Amino acid sequence: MAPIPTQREKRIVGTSLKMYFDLPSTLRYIDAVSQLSSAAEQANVDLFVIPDFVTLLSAKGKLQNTSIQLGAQDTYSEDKGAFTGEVSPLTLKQAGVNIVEIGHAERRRLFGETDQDVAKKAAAIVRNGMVPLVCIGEKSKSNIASQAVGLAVSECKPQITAALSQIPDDAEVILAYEPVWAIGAAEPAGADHVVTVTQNLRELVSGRKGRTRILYGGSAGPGTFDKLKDGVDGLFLGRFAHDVKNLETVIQEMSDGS
Ligand SMILES: O=C[C@H](O)COP(=O)(O)O
Repeated sequence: MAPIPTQREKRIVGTSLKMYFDLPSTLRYIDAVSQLSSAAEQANVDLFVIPDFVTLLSAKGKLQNTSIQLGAQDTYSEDKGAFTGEVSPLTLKQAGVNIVEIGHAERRRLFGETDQDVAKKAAAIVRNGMVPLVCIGEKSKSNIASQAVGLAVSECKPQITAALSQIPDDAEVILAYEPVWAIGAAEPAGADHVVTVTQNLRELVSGRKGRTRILYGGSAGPGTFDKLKDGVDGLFLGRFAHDVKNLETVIQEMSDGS
């Protein structure tokens, strides 16, 4: 008997500006992204954008009448208190943020963010009614092709388990699989690798009640999604979305019809 096809999730694409742009450039960029709202709706693709903290309120204003979701690049795990320099998840929610990115490879490497920190932040994000976008990925590329998938999955597994351990089973989560070695590179990780790893990760979370979408990130851009669509629900873009035309192209490539 032919297998019953499972209904796939609505696709989702977004970009983090990291710290690439200054204030005026960020505002111009958000203006340009706001023009992609109807393209995303027509393609039946969720679209999100993650600027720096300073720009969140202005960005919210610019995205007000669109279906584009606003993200933040990090949060603290407590809502209030003596935590100089941190940003509260409660404040992010009040500022209109829908999605909060945590555990990005740069935060883990440069700022010492641990799986335990990510877990506490995930709980804080869900507690405040937002969706955690949890970045996961293996640090190095295995030279032995036959072992690469197994090593990637075993490195990602505790990252996922830690984040999910602190949130209700029915909470929505987005997992961004970003092999660390593919971030900031000339091209994305190989399609076979990404598809096999993400299919394994999906099995790991298949028992969850909450919506769990899996994205790929790491030098992704136009042309990437088609190669990965058997494994992922969308893309998390970095540099190759700095030209908004590329983001528009990716949205079209992810369209339901394509
Ligand atoms: O947050 C996005 C990812 O780290 C990917 O960045 P990238 O596409 O510039 O490599």
